[in-house]
Order: sequence, then structure tokens, then C-alpha cells
Amino acid sequence: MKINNIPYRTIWPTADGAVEIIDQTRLPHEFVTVRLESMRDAEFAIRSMQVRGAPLIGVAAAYGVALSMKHHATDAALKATCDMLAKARPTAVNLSWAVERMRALLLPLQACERADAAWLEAGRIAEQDVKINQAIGRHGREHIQVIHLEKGDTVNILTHCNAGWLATVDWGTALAPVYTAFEAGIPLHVWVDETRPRNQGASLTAWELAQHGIPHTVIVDNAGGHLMQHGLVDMVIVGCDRVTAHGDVCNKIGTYLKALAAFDNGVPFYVAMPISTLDLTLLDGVLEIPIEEREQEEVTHVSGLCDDGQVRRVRLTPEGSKAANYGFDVTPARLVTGLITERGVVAANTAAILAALAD
Ligand SMILES: CSC[C@@H](O)[C@@H](O)C(=O)COP(=O)(O)O
Repeated sequence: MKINNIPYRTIWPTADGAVEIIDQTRLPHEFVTVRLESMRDAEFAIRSMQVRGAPLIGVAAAYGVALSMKHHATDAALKATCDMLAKARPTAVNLSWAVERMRALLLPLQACERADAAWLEAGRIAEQDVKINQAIGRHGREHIQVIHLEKGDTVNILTHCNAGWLATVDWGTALAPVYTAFEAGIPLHVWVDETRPRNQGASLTAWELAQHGIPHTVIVDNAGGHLMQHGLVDMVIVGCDRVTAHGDVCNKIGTYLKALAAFDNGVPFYVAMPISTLDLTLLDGVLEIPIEEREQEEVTHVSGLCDDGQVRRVRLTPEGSKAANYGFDVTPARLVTGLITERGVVAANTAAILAALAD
């Protein structure tokens, strides 16, 4: 995708064997890239959310394994690296998916073969992510097009958090259909939930849509229900961090409330999902998916650009008030209209999911 008309990806290998990322903690007010030279750098980037979004943290972890293998490629080093990276964030299954794919490839190899093989495999995972997202974009666009033909007017799409190109290597998941439809000339407008506490909608989704000239409006997280009651939302598309065999969807906190409002108002609620986000070991998402709890400061404080041009952090809540910071919630399958995958749009139930996997 493009920043100031220059094509970028969110992560890329450098000619001298390091990895570069866009530091997403600095957006939208500053565009800064960061060089990762070690597994510790990759682990810090994931934990601190310099890189975030389920597919991207998987790719960053794969590169983390590759960086580690350049220096220490024994069995013990491979185990320690994979175990540490897999724990950097708990909810998105793509992280452990990517780490386990690296481990399975590297473990049978001689130590001296591991560095080159790891580097190639991390690159393959990154390239695959781009292709998968392009396919999600094509499948999702068809549904946007159907709504456009029925309505004969601009399609209003609501999204939560950031599941755009910043959350992947390129294109995004939930926003891939948006970019693809926009390129095909379908008139659309995106309602962007600000997505407290870290405001990935207001700071990341709004920024990347603006870079691409896509009409959008940032709304507070509580506005979606009101907009749906007044016919101002034609469809919802969100990303996801883990989907169970039953089709329950875990995504950024607040997604469930949007799904309830969509259901009550007859608005289609789609979840864009690479197949690697499926966790067939789990059935009931509410009971079984681990939900990340983060620091209270993400709730009690916000940072933003002040009128003097400086980025500052300020406290919102009274000193002494406790805050709880659950990062994700689970939307039961019954509220999901369809899962937009690289293999097509799949119903959120076990039979349809298994049939899609068998194709
Ligand atoms: C394509 S990204 C899908 C999800 O990872 C995204 O919607 C989300 O919840 C991201 O959460 P984050 O905490 O910013 O990593």
C-alpha cells in the first residue's frame, strides 16, 4: 500500500540481514521505521505493539526466529526462541501458528542449515500473507458490490479496530475488500470506530484510509448502534484474532457489542479471516479463548498531538480510580453473517468451516 504515494509494506528484510518495521505506536502523528536486529528486538516490537494485528505479529515472530538463528541455532536456542516469541501476546493465534511453522521446519535440520532456511521461510510466510489478503479482498468485494447494486448508492461500511494493511504485511483483512472495491470504482464510505483504549481505529485505520483517499468518518465506539438504527450502516466488516471450530470470533474489545447491534438491526456482520486464524483445538470461544489483559495506563491515560505540535500523554481518570483493560472479546457464531476467507465466504459453523478446509 502507499504512504505519501510511495509503496510500503509493514515489515521487510534489509539487504544487510536485519528487519525493518513501521513503528505503529508513533502513528498517526509521526512516521518512523525501526530496525530489528535480534529476537529480543522482535519480541519487544510485538509486546509493545510497535507491530500489532494478528497476521503481522505472526510474520514479525517468524522473522524473530530467523534473526535468532543467525546467532544461535542449537536445538536449545531454537526452543527458547520459539517459546519466548509465542508468549509475547496471548490472544491472536497467528503468532503461535507462525512460530510453530518455523519450529517444525527448523527442528529436523542441522544447526548450520537453520539460519538460511529460517530466513527463507519467514519471507514465504510474509509473501503468503499478501496473497491471502488479496484473495480476501476479492471475495469480500463481491459482497460490497451486491449491496451497491441493490442500493444503487454509496455503501456504508463500519469497521472496528485496525484490520487494515497495517495489521498485516499488506492489504489488510477487513479492509482488503474495502480497498479492492474502491479500486473497482464502487462508491463507499467507512465508519471508523475509534477503538478505545489504544485507539487503533482513530489513529491507524483513519490514517491508512486517508493515505488511500477513501472517504471515512471516525466515530466514538458507542455510536455504531445509533447509526445502524437509522439505516446508516450497510454492512460491518471486522478482522479477528482467533476463530474456533464452532465459528466463534475473538477480536478487539467492543466487537461483540457491534455484532449485537448489527443483529438487532438486520445489518450483515462479516469477519475477514485468513485460514491461519482458525483454532480448531477450541470450540466455545467465550469459555476457551485466552483474553489478553493489558496495563491500566492504556485506559487511564491517552496521548495525542497538542496544539503546540508536541505529542503528549495525559491522564483521563481521577488518581486512585482503578481501571480494567481487557483487550479482546468473543462474538458468538450465531451473530456472524459470514467469514471472508482466502477460500471464499464461509458460514460461521463447524460443518462449513471443515468443508472449506477440505476444499
Ligand atoms: C487483521 S488484524 C485482526 C485483528 O488482529 C484486529 O482486528 C485486532 O483486534 C488487533 O488488535 P491489536 O491489539 O491492535 O493487535
